[in-house]
Amino acid sequence: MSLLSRITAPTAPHDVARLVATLLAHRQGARPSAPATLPGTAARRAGGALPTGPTGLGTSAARLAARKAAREAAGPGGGPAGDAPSAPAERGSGVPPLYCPPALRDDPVLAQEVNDRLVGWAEETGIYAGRLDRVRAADFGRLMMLAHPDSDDPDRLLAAGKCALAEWATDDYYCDDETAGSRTELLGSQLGLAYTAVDPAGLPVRYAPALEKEMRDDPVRVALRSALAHLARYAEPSQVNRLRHEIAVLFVGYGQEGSWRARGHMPSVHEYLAHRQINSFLPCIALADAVGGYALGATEYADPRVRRAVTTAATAATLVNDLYSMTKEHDSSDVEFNLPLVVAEEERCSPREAVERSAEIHDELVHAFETQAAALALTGSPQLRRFLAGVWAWLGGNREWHSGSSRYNGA
Ligand SMILES: CC(C)=CCC/C(C)=C(\C)COP(=O)(O)OP(=O)(O)O
Repeated sequence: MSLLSRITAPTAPHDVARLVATLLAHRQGARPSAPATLPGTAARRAGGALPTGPTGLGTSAARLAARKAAREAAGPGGGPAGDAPSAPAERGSGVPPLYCPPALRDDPVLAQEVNDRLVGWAEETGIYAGRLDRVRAADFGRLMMLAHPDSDDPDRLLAAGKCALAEWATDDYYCDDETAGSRTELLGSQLGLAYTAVDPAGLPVRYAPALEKEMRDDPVRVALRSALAHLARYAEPSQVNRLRHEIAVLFVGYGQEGSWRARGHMPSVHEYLAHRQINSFLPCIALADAVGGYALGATEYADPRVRRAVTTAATAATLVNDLYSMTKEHDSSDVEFNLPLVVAEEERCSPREAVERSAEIHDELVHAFETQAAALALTGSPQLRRFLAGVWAWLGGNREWHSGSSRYNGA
Protein backbone atom coordinates (compact mmCIF):
# COMPACT_ATOMS: atom_id res chain seq x y z
CA MET A 1 0.00 0.00 0.00
CA SER A 2 1.39 3.44 -0.87
CA LEU A 3 1.74 6.01 1.88
CA LEU A 4 -0.74 8.19 0.05
CA SER A 5 -3.50 5.64 0.21
CA ARG A 6 -3.31 5.81 3.97
CA ILE A 7 -4.12 9.51 4.05
CA THR A 8 -7.83 9.11 3.57
CA ALA A 9 -10.54 6.86 4.90
CA PRO A 10 -9.53 3.26 4.21
CA THR A 11 -13.03 2.02 3.40
CA ALA A 12 -13.51 3.73 0.02
CA PRO A 13 -11.27 2.30 -2.67
CA HIS A 14 -11.43 5.08 -5.22
CA ASP A 15 -9.68 8.43 -4.81
CA VAL A 16 -12.76 10.48 -5.70
CA ALA A 17 -14.99 8.44 -3.43
CA ARG A 18 -12.51 8.95 -0.64
CA LEU A 19 -12.44 12.68 -1.18
CA VAL A 20 -16.23 12.91 -1.20
CA ALA A 21 -16.46 10.83 1.96
CA THR A 22 -13.95 13.06 3.69
CA LEU A 23 -15.68 16.25 2.61
CA LEU A 24 -19.12 14.99 3.62
CA ALA A 25 -17.96 13.82 6.99
CA HIS A 26 -16.47 17.21 7.73
CA ARG A 27 -19.41 19.20 6.37
CA GLN A 28 -21.92 17.25 8.46
CA GLY A 29 -19.88 17.90 11.56
CA ALA A 30 -19.33 14.19 12.01
CA ARG A 31 -16.12 13.38 13.79
CA PRO A 32 -14.45 10.57 11.87
CA SER A 33 -12.83 8.21 14.26
CA ALA A 34 -9.14 8.95 14.50
CA PRO A 35 -6.67 6.35 13.35
CA ALA A 36 -5.29 4.07 16.05
CA THR A 37 -3.79 6.11 18.85
CA LEU A 38 -0.22 5.43 19.79
CA PRO A 39 1.04 4.08 23.13
CA GLY A 40 1.39 6.66 25.84
CA THR A 41 -0.84 9.31 24.31
CA ALA A 42 -4.31 8.27 25.39
CA ALA A 43 -4.23 9.13 29.07
CA ARG A 44 -6.42 12.10 29.92
CA ARG A 45 -4.87 13.26 33.14
CA ALA A 46 -6.00 16.82 33.78
CA GLY A 47 -3.18 19.17 34.53
CA GLY A 48 -3.08 22.73 35.75
CA ALA A 49 -0.16 23.97 33.75
CA LEU A 50 -1.68 27.39 33.45
CA PRO A 51 -1.80 30.23 35.91
CA THR A 52 -4.69 32.07 37.39
CA GLY A 53 -4.56 35.66 38.53
CA PRO A 54 -5.72 39.14 37.70
CA THR A 55 -7.59 39.69 34.48
CA GLY A 56 -8.28 42.62 32.22
CA LEU A 57 -6.40 44.98 30.02
CA GLY A 58 -2.75 45.42 30.84
CA THR A 59 -2.50 42.52 33.25
CA SER A 60 -0.84 39.98 30.98
CA ALA A 61 2.59 41.58 31.29
CA ALA A 62 2.22 41.48 35.05
CA ARG A 63 1.21 37.84 34.89
CA LEU A 64 4.21 36.99 32.71
CA ALA A 65 6.53 38.60 35.22
CA ALA A 66 4.74 37.04 38.19
CA ARG A 67 4.87 33.62 36.60
CA LYS A 68 8.57 33.91 35.98
CA ALA A 69 9.20 35.09 39.54
CA ALA A 70 7.11 32.24 40.96
CA ARG A 71 9.05 29.70 38.97
CA GLU A 72 12.33 31.13 40.10
CA ALA A 73 11.19 31.13 43.70
CA ALA A 74 9.97 27.54 43.43
CA GLY A 75 13.30 26.33 42.09
CA PRO A 76 13.88 23.61 39.53
CA GLY A 77 10.80 21.50 38.87
CA GLY A 78 8.79 23.40 41.44
CA GLY A 79 5.59 25.34 41.17
CA PRO A 80 2.54 26.23 43.16
CA ALA A 81 0.64 23.16 44.32
CA GLY A 82 -2.00 22.21 41.83
CA ASP A 83 -0.64 24.66 39.30
CA ALA A 84 1.06 22.18 36.99
CA PRO A 85 1.31 18.48 36.24
CA SER A 86 4.89 18.68 37.38
CA ALA A 87 5.32 15.28 38.99
CA PRO A 88 7.66 13.46 36.63
CA ALA A 89 5.39 10.43 36.40
CA GLU A 90 2.59 12.56 35.01
CA ARG A 91 4.54 14.43 32.40
CA GLY A 92 3.05 14.29 28.93
CA SER A 93 0.09 12.39 30.23
CA GLY A 94 -2.16 15.45 30.32
CA VAL A 95 -2.37 15.50 26.54
CA PRO A 96 -5.82 14.48 25.30
CA PRO A 97 -6.16 11.95 22.50
CA LEU A 98 -5.38 13.79 19.28
CA TYR A 99 -6.66 13.29 15.76
CA CYS A 100 -3.37 12.23 14.26
CA PRO A 101 -2.14 9.31 12.19
CA PRO A 102 -0.08 6.63 13.87
CA ALA A 103 3.62 6.36 13.17
CA LEU A 104 4.04 4.13 10.16
CA ARG A 105 7.07 2.24 11.40
CA ASP A 106 9.27 1.69 14.39
CA ASP A 107 12.85 0.65 13.68
CA PRO A 108 14.86 1.12 16.89
CA VAL A 109 18.10 -0.08 15.30
CA LEU A 110 17.89 2.51 12.54
CA ALA A 111 16.89 5.18 15.06
CA GLN A 112 19.86 4.41 17.24
CA GLU A 113 22.31 4.52 14.37
CA VAL A 114 21.01 7.92 13.32
CA ASN A 115 20.99 9.16 16.89
CA ASP A 116 24.54 7.99 17.62
CA ARG A 117 25.85 9.70 14.51
CA LEU A 118 23.83 12.83 15.24
CA VAL A 119 25.22 13.14 18.75
CA GLY A 120 28.74 12.60 17.39
CA TRP A 121 28.17 15.37 14.90
CA ALA A 122 26.77 17.69 17.58
CA GLU A 123 29.95 17.12 19.56
CA GLU A 124 32.10 18.05 16.55
CA THR A 125 30.20 21.28 16.01
CA GLY A 126 30.22 22.25 19.68
CA ILE A 127 26.46 22.64 20.08
CA TYR A 128 25.08 21.45 23.39
CA ALA A 129 28.59 21.07 24.85
CA GLY A 130 28.22 19.66 28.34
CA ARG A 131 24.62 18.66 27.57
CA LEU A 132 25.13 15.95 24.99
CA ASP A 133 23.75 13.33 27.33
CA ARG A 134 20.45 15.19 27.20
CA VAL A 135 20.59 15.42 23.42
CA ARG A 136 21.26 11.69 23.19
CA ALA A 137 18.39 10.94 25.55
CA ALA A 138 15.98 13.19 23.64
CA ASP A 139 16.63 10.87 20.69
CA PHE A 140 16.27 13.08 17.67
CA GLY A 141 17.46 10.09 15.63
CA ARG A 142 14.25 8.38 16.62
CA LEU A 143 12.27 11.41 15.47
CA MET A 144 13.87 11.16 12.03
CA MET A 145 13.26 7.42 11.84
CA LEU A 146 9.60 7.83 12.82
CA ALA A 147 8.89 10.91 10.71
CA HIS A 148 10.48 9.72 7.46
CA PRO A 149 9.27 6.15 7.06
CA ASP A 150 9.98 6.14 3.34
CA SER A 151 13.73 6.24 3.84
CA ASP A 152 15.87 3.47 5.30
CA ASP A 153 19.07 5.34 4.54
CA PRO A 154 20.70 6.41 7.81
CA ASP A 155 22.78 9.06 6.10
CA ARG A 156 19.78 10.79 4.55
CA LEU A 157 18.00 10.63 7.90
CA LEU A 158 21.14 12.00 9.51
CA ALA A 159 21.21 14.94 7.09
CA ALA A 160 17.63 15.82 8.04
CA GLY A 161 18.45 15.25 11.72
CA LYS A 162 21.37 17.66 11.53
CA CYS A 163 19.13 20.33 10.02
CA ALA A 164 16.51 19.80 12.74
CA LEU A 165 19.01 19.81 15.58
CA ALA A 166 20.75 22.93 14.25
CA GLU A 167 17.36 24.70 14.04
CA TRP A 168 16.52 23.57 17.56
CA ALA A 169 19.91 24.75 18.80
CA THR A 170 19.24 28.16 17.25
CA ASP A 171 16.06 28.30 19.30
CA ASP A 172 17.66 27.07 22.51
CA TYR A 173 20.86 29.16 22.32
CA TYR A 174 19.46 32.39 20.98
CA CYS A 175 15.79 32.50 21.94
CA ASP A 176 14.46 30.71 24.92
CA ASP A 177 17.07 29.05 27.08
CA GLU A 178 18.84 31.49 29.33
CA THR A 179 20.92 28.65 30.76
CA ALA A 180 22.30 28.17 27.23
CA GLY A 181 23.11 31.89 27.04
CA SER A 182 20.08 33.28 25.22
CA ARG A 183 19.56 37.02 25.67
CA THR A 184 16.64 38.78 24.08
CA GLU A 185 18.61 41.91 23.25
CA LEU A 186 21.07 39.85 21.19
CA LEU A 187 18.45 37.85 19.31
CA GLY A 188 18.24 39.90 16.11
CA SER A 189 22.02 40.16 15.73
CA GLN A 190 22.48 36.45 16.29
CA LEU A 191 19.73 35.42 13.92
CA GLY A 192 21.13 37.68 11.22
CA LEU A 193 24.52 36.03 11.42
CA ALA A 194 22.98 32.58 11.71
CA TYR A 195 21.08 33.15 8.49
CA THR A 196 24.40 33.89 6.83
CA ALA A 197 25.46 30.37 7.74
CA VAL A 198 22.52 29.08 5.72
CA ASP A 199 22.72 31.52 2.83
CA PRO A 200 26.34 32.66 2.63
CA ALA A 201 27.07 36.35 2.24
CA GLY A 202 29.40 37.12 -0.65
CA LEU A 203 31.58 39.81 0.86
CA PRO A 204 34.37 41.84 -0.72
CA VAL A 205 37.68 40.04 -0.21
CA ARG A 206 38.86 42.45 2.46
CA TYR A 207 35.93 41.67 4.77
CA ALA A 208 35.38 37.99 4.11
CA PRO A 209 37.89 36.60 6.67
CA ALA A 210 36.29 38.51 9.55
CA LEU A 211 32.89 37.11 8.69
CA GLU A 212 34.32 33.64 8.25
CA LYS A 213 35.73 33.89 11.77
CA GLU A 214 32.27 34.82 13.08
CA MET A 215 30.89 31.73 11.34
CA ARG A 216 33.47 29.43 12.89
CA ASP A 217 33.40 30.91 16.38
CA ASP A 218 29.80 30.12 17.13
CA PRO A 219 28.66 26.48 17.44
CA VAL A 220 25.12 27.22 16.24
CA ARG A 221 26.41 28.78 13.06
CA VAL A 222 28.88 25.92 12.58
CA ALA A 223 26.02 23.45 12.97
CA LEU A 224 23.69 25.27 10.57
CA ARG A 225 26.36 25.48 7.89
CA SER A 226 27.42 21.87 8.30
CA ALA A 227 23.81 20.62 8.25
CA LEU A 228 23.00 22.44 5.02
CA ALA A 229 26.18 21.09 3.42
CA HIS A 230 25.20 17.54 4.33
CA LEU A 231 21.70 18.01 2.99
CA ALA A 232 23.06 19.38 -0.29
CA ARG A 233 24.55 15.94 -0.97
CA TYR A 234 21.02 14.63 -1.40
CA ALA A 235 18.85 17.62 -2.23
CA GLU A 236 18.53 19.43 -5.50
CA PRO A 237 19.35 23.15 -5.43
CA SER A 238 15.64 23.97 -5.47
CA GLN A 239 15.12 21.80 -2.39
CA VAL A 240 18.00 23.45 -0.55
CA ASN A 241 16.61 26.81 -1.53
CA ARG A 242 13.22 25.76 -0.22
CA LEU A 243 14.84 24.96 3.12
CA ARG A 244 16.60 28.32 3.18
CA HIS A 245 13.26 30.03 2.71
CA GLU A 246 11.63 28.00 5.48
CA ILE A 247 14.52 28.75 7.83
CA ALA A 248 14.27 32.47 7.07
CA VAL A 249 10.57 32.30 7.97
CA LEU A 250 11.41 30.34 11.12
CA PHE A 251 13.85 33.03 12.17
CA VAL A 252 11.13 35.67 11.72
CA GLY A 253 9.09 33.61 14.16
CA TYR A 254 11.98 33.44 16.61
CA GLY A 255 12.23 37.23 16.41
CA GLN A 256 8.49 37.62 17.00
CA GLU A 257 8.66 35.51 20.13
CA GLY A 258 11.66 37.51 21.32
CA SER A 259 9.70 40.70 20.89
CA TRP A 260 6.83 39.31 22.99
CA ARG A 261 9.30 38.35 25.67
CA ALA A 262 11.06 41.71 25.64
CA ARG A 263 7.86 43.68 26.16
CA GLY A 264 6.00 41.17 28.33
CA HIS A 265 3.33 40.70 25.71
CA MET A 266 0.89 37.82 25.88
CA PRO A 267 -0.33 37.20 22.30
CA SER A 268 -3.96 36.70 21.44
CA VAL A 269 -4.98 33.26 20.20
CA HIS A 270 -5.13 34.29 16.55
CA GLU A 271 -1.77 36.03 16.80
CA TYR A 272 -0.24 33.00 18.44
CA LEU A 273 -1.66 30.56 15.89
CA ALA A 274 -0.32 32.64 13.01
CA HIS A 275 3.02 32.67 14.83
CA ARG A 276 3.01 28.91 15.24
CA GLN A 277 2.76 28.56 11.49
CA ILE A 278 6.05 30.38 11.06
CA ASN A 279 7.79 29.26 14.26
CA SER A 280 7.07 25.69 13.31
CA PHE A 281 8.38 22.36 12.15
CA LEU A 282 7.93 23.36 8.54
CA PRO A 283 11.70 23.37 7.86
CA CYS A 284 11.69 19.69 8.90
CA ILE A 285 8.53 18.76 7.03
CA ALA A 286 9.81 20.49 3.88
CA LEU A 287 12.54 17.85 3.62
CA ALA A 288 10.11 14.97 3.11
CA ASP A 289 11.03 14.54 -0.54
CA ALA A 290 14.78 15.10 -0.19
CA VAL A 291 14.90 12.44 2.52
CA GLY A 292 12.63 10.17 0.49
CA GLY A 293 14.93 10.41 -2.54
CA TYR A 294 12.70 12.30 -4.96
CA ALA A 295 12.04 15.97 -5.68
CA LEU A 296 8.79 17.89 -5.63
CA GLY A 297 9.18 20.72 -8.14
CA ALA A 298 9.53 24.28 -6.88
CA THR A 299 6.46 25.43 -8.79
CA GLU A 300 4.20 22.77 -7.33
CA TYR A 301 5.57 23.33 -3.82
CA ALA A 302 4.83 27.05 -4.24
CA ASP A 303 1.25 26.50 -5.45
CA PRO A 304 -0.89 28.42 -2.93
CA ARG A 305 -3.10 25.37 -2.36
CA VAL A 306 -0.08 23.23 -1.59
CA ARG A 307 1.34 25.95 0.62
CA ARG A 308 -1.93 26.17 2.49
CA ALA A 309 -2.03 22.43 3.08
CA VAL A 310 1.60 22.13 4.10
CA THR A 311 1.55 25.12 6.43
CA THR A 312 -1.66 23.83 8.01
CA ALA A 313 0.07 20.53 8.72
CA ALA A 314 3.13 22.33 10.07
CA THR A 315 1.02 24.34 12.51
CA ALA A 316 -0.72 21.18 13.69
CA ALA A 317 2.62 19.41 14.20
CA THR A 318 3.88 22.34 16.22
CA LEU A 319 0.78 22.41 18.41
CA VAL A 320 1.63 18.82 19.27
CA ASN A 321 4.90 20.24 20.57
CA ASP A 322 2.97 22.84 22.58
CA LEU A 323 0.83 20.19 24.19
CA TYR A 324 3.66 17.83 25.04
CA SER A 325 6.08 20.52 26.18
CA MET A 326 3.69 22.27 28.58
CA THR A 327 5.31 20.76 31.64
CA LYS A 328 8.86 21.39 30.46
CA GLU A 329 7.93 24.97 29.72
CA HIS A 330 6.14 25.42 33.01
CA ASP A 331 9.20 24.13 34.85
CA SER A 332 11.51 26.44 32.92
CA SER A 333 12.68 29.63 34.59
CA ASP A 334 12.30 31.40 31.24
CA VAL A 335 9.10 32.99 29.94
CA GLU A 336 7.58 30.46 27.56
CA PHE A 337 4.56 30.51 25.30
CA ASN A 338 2.29 27.69 24.26
CA LEU A 339 -1.26 27.44 22.96
CA PRO A 340 -2.92 26.28 26.20
CA LEU A 341 -1.40 29.22 28.02
CA VAL A 342 -2.59 31.68 25.41
CA VAL A 343 -6.08 30.16 25.23
CA ALA A 344 -6.48 30.22 29.01
CA GLU A 345 -5.42 33.84 29.04
CA GLU A 346 -7.78 34.96 26.31
CA GLU A 347 -10.76 32.81 27.17
CA ARG A 348 -10.36 33.03 30.94
CA CYS A 349 -10.92 29.32 31.20
CA SER A 350 -9.40 26.63 33.37
CA PRO A 351 -6.08 25.05 32.44
CA ARG A 352 -7.80 21.81 31.58
CA GLU A 353 -10.33 23.55 29.34
CA ALA A 354 -7.49 25.35 27.60
CA VAL A 355 -5.71 22.07 26.95
CA GLU A 356 -8.89 20.53 25.54
CA ARG A 357 -9.53 23.59 23.39
CA SER A 358 -5.94 23.42 22.12
CA ALA A 359 -6.40 19.78 21.21
CA GLU A 360 -9.58 20.69 19.30
CA ILE A 361 -7.71 23.36 17.40
CA HIS A 362 -5.01 20.83 16.56
CA ASP A 363 -7.60 18.34 15.37
CA GLU A 364 -9.35 20.91 13.20
CA LEU A 365 -6.06 21.65 11.46
CA VAL A 366 -5.30 17.99 10.87
CA HIS A 367 -8.76 17.46 9.39
CA ALA A 368 -8.24 20.52 7.20
CA PHE A 369 -4.93 19.16 5.95
CA GLU A 370 -6.49 15.79 5.29
CA THR A 371 -9.23 17.36 3.18
CA GLN A 372 -6.86 19.69 1.34
CA ALA A 373 -4.38 16.89 0.67
CA ALA A 374 -7.08 14.57 -0.63
CA ALA A 375 -8.19 17.24 -3.09
CA LEU A 376 -4.64 18.03 -4.19
CA ALA A 377 -3.81 14.38 -4.66
CA LEU A 378 -6.50 14.11 -7.31
CA THR A 379 -4.87 16.63 -9.61
CA GLY A 380 -1.25 16.85 -8.51
CA SER A 381 1.83 15.10 -9.80
CA PRO A 382 2.96 11.73 -8.44
CA GLN A 383 5.67 13.62 -6.58
CA LEU A 384 3.06 15.82 -4.92
CA ARG A 385 1.03 12.79 -3.91
CA ARG A 386 4.08 11.22 -2.39
CA PHE A 387 5.03 14.45 -0.68
CA LEU A 388 1.59 14.88 0.88
CA ALA A 389 1.74 11.29 2.07
CA GLY A 390 5.15 12.11 3.52
CA VAL A 391 3.71 15.10 5.38
CA TRP A 392 0.99 12.87 6.84
CA ALA A 393 3.61 10.36 7.90
CA TRP A 394 5.63 13.17 9.43
CA LEU A 395 2.62 14.15 11.58
CA GLY A 396 2.32 10.61 12.88
CA GLY A 397 6.03 10.24 13.60
CA ASN A 398 6.16 13.64 15.24
CA ARG A 399 3.36 12.86 17.66
CA GLU A 400 4.84 9.47 18.49
CA TRP A 401 8.22 11.00 19.20
CA HIS A 402 6.82 13.79 21.37
CA SER A 403 4.88 11.28 23.43
CA GLY A 404 8.06 9.41 24.32
CA SER A 405 11.04 11.77 24.10
CA SER A 406 12.77 12.58 27.37
CA ARG A 407 12.85 16.21 26.21
CA TYR A 408 9.17 16.41 27.16
CA ASN A 409 8.73 13.46 29.44
CA GLY A 410 11.15 14.29 32.20
CA ALA A 411 13.70 11.48 32.00
C1 LIG B 1 13.34 21.60 14.42
C2 LIG B 1 12.72 22.92 14.25
C3 LIG B 1 12.39 23.39 12.89
C4 LIG B 1 12.51 23.62 15.29
C5 LIG B 1 12.06 24.98 15.17
C6 LIG B 1 10.92 25.38 15.97
C7 LIG B 1 10.87 24.81 17.34
C8 LIG B 1 12.05 24.99 18.24
C9 LIG B 1 9.80 24.17 17.70
C10 LIG B 1 8.66 24.02 16.78
C11 LIG B 1 9.67 23.68 19.06
O1 LIG B 1 9.09 24.70 19.80
P1 LIG B 1 9.66 25.12 21.19
O2 LIG B 1 10.45 26.35 21.10
O3 LIG B 1 8.51 25.19 22.12
O4 LIG B 1 10.64 23.95 21.49
P2 LIG B 1 10.73 22.93 22.66
O5 LIG B 1 9.36 22.68 23.18
O6 LIG B 1 11.62 23.61 23.65
O7 LIG B 1 11.35 21.71 22.10
